[in-house]
Amino acid sequence: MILPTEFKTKMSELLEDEASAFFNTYKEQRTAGLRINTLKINQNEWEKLNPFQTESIPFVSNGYYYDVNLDEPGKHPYHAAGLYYIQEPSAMFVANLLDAEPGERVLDLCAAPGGKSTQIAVCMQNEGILISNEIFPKRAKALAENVERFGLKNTIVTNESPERLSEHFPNYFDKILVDAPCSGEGMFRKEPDAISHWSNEHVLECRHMQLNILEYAYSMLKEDGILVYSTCTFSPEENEQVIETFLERHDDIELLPIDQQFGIDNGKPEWTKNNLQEITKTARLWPHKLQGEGHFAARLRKKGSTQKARVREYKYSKRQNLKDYIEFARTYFENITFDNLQLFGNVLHSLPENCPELKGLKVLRAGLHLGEMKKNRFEPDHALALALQASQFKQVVTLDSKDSDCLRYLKGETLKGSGKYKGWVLITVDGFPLGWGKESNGTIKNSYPKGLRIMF
Ligand SMILES: C[S@@+](CC[C@H](N)C(=O)[O-])C[C@H]1O[C@@H](n2cnc3c(N)ncnc32)[C@H](O)[C@@H]1O
Repeated sequence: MILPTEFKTKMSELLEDEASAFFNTYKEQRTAGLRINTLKINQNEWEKLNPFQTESIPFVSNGYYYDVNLDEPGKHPYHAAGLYYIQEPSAMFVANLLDAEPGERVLDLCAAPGGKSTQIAVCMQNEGILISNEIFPKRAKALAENVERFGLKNTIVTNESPERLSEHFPNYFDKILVDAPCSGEGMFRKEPDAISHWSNEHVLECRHMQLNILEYAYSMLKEDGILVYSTCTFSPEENEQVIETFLERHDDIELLPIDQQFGIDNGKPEWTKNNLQEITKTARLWPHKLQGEGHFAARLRKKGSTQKARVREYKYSKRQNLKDYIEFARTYFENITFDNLQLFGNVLHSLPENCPELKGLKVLRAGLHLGEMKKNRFEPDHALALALQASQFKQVVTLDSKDSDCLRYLKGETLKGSGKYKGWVLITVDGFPLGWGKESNGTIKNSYPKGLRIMF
């Protein structure tokens, strides 16, 4: 791996006698991890089912290292069923610093592809409101797919700039994560392309952008709200110095300590402009000190009094014809109901409790996308399949993850039915929902979304 000369010189000067240990990590294989979705499977169940060779990640519960030479968890049907998220191990450290709780209002401002949002939503147990935002439309689409795969019901995926979002949600959120776009120095082993984009100028451009994004986040945070800032880069300009400048700009912001165990290091006062001692409260994850690619994180609180948020709640339309959905639910659901139903065009959603007004925002997904009202019938959405448990649907087809039928389903092929069902069937892998099929006369027509089908 050929690293930029300027980067090497800079890191050598910064790290002094640690530099050789740091550079040696570039000769080693990258670390890879997966984090299980405890909304769908608990740790004990996972340990019985786990088909991969994994080891627990010490600094995050529910996170596991896997070996990229042995396993490809991204291609396993359990991935399609949303049982886990593939995420770089040190990135898993950040979202838990928010301590997001059920019922809170949380914003993940730079969210795609969704690693940290899916983690936050799990902490929230699907209750409260998580706005998961991404500025670039293509990336926002990938984010929405991951939110759907994880079976999330309380998440609103938006495709907005931080500026526009801040106009809509002043002083609204209990917690905000800014996992900022950065120069990506911690990505060099995972995505060697990041090396070619690196330059000192780019580091400074990123710093400028990060400070801007933080200002918008500040204006959306309510009094006593928690803000977590993180990057996957090493440069002090984007880490310690961003926090230093942000603290200088806002005397109502305080830095909170982060527990530094398992080889997690602290931010460096000597890397700030004014030798800011309290920057030791921030955390640095280094590839030569723990198994992970590297991250920086800071935890902040807004002490100052802000005006009360004046975001209105969503107004439900009273005149909705839900007859076909009600019939579908009566025919197929078992001990489950969905609340806060709202039609947007023909598409039926179950919005999160106390959903804010969303008018004027680009919304890709508001809560759970239940399905579409067609002429005289309701057609369930893929998201609904992934948000259900097998026991909540009356017609369930169980495929074995090791059986060829499972792969055939994920490729979009027709399956042979048992003959005992008629109409919609919930296809599951080892009991975990994968998607829909429609059975008639012993044949199951495949409804797995075309865009997700396996191509080989
Ligand atoms: C580090 S990534 C986020 C990773 C994500 N939090 C996760 O855990 O999967 C930063 C994100 O910020 C987005 N971004 C880029 N420029 C931005 C801007 N000016 N404002 C807000 N977000 C931006 C990028 O498209 C990218 O998706």
